[in-house]
Amino acid sequence: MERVCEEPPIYVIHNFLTESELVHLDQVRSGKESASFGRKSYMMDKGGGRVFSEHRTSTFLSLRKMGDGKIRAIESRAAEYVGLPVDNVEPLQIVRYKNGQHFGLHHDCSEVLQDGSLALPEPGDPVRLVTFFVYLNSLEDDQGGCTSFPELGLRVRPERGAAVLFCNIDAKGNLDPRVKHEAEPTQPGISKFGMNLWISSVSQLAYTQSKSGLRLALLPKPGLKADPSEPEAADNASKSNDKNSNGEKSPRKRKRREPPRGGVCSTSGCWRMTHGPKPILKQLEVRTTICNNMISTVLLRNVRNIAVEPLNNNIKNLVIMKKDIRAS
Ligand SMILES: O=C(O)CCC(=O)C(=O)O
Ligand SMILES: [Fe+2]
Repeated sequence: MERVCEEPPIYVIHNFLTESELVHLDQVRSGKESASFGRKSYMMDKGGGRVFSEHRTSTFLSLRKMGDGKIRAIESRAAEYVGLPVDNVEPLQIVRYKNGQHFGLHHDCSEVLQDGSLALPEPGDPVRLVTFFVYLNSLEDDQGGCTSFPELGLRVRPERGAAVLFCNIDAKGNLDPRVKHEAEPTQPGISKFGMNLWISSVSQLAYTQSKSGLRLALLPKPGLKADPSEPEAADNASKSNDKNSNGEKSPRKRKRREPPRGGVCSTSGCWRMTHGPKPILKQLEVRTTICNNMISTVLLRNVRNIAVEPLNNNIKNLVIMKKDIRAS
């Protein structure tokens, strides 16, 4: 792990991914290279039509959260690096640049205004606290595709398996404009593959933020358990003892849980909030059932409280890591 910027702290973690994870991600992306890799950033015009972004011309592909063992391992490793819960890792996003595509200057959790400052987030909106941008292939100096932080005079060259790590908020919990960055265009004929791993201030298992339902599709598969001590285990135990007086198994009646206030019960068994995260944050406690089995109680008092506490710890952790590295 190399600290490539003192203030704000930015790190490059060489070999963040193992060789077998890289091969796995190569397979995932090459299986999807045709149609489904084609997602582009766009805005809606007044007539409801899509206007594709000139600012971000690359395409991307989102992977289901906890989709398989290797993806889970990557999510957990990143969360452990910064001391945040793995549930807060957003679904991984693979990005592809080809034929000179680029992603202009931006900040990962807010809009950059004309004067270079950042739009203030709505109180209560989820915040992308931490970014790991992982490179899936290496590029030479003359091939373009570096990640550049113009305010910091920093350029990171893609190195297969390495991740660049930075916090999008400062130690006080404010958005940090210094970490605005861009993906420089790749040279003609050169492709670049990368992966965004963002850690949010809110659990991704608790609710979905998207109106399009995309996130819902990216939640873990029903029945997939994060932790064997989750209630499902107890549930299964009681299932096997669920016999009638003749010792035969009685048909199980599925209990239907009530969705939380403001939520609807979707066909996949997840509770989806109909009104986005803001009103939920006004509630002191939101109890959400995920994929029938996983129950998570989320205390959403104030995003700042949630965000800043662990982040301060992270910064301490990062400093500790740095000392360890120096000592070794
Ligand atoms: O491709 C890169 O180097 C950075 C991409 C990026 O910043 C993003 O996708 O948010
Ligand atoms: Fe970014």
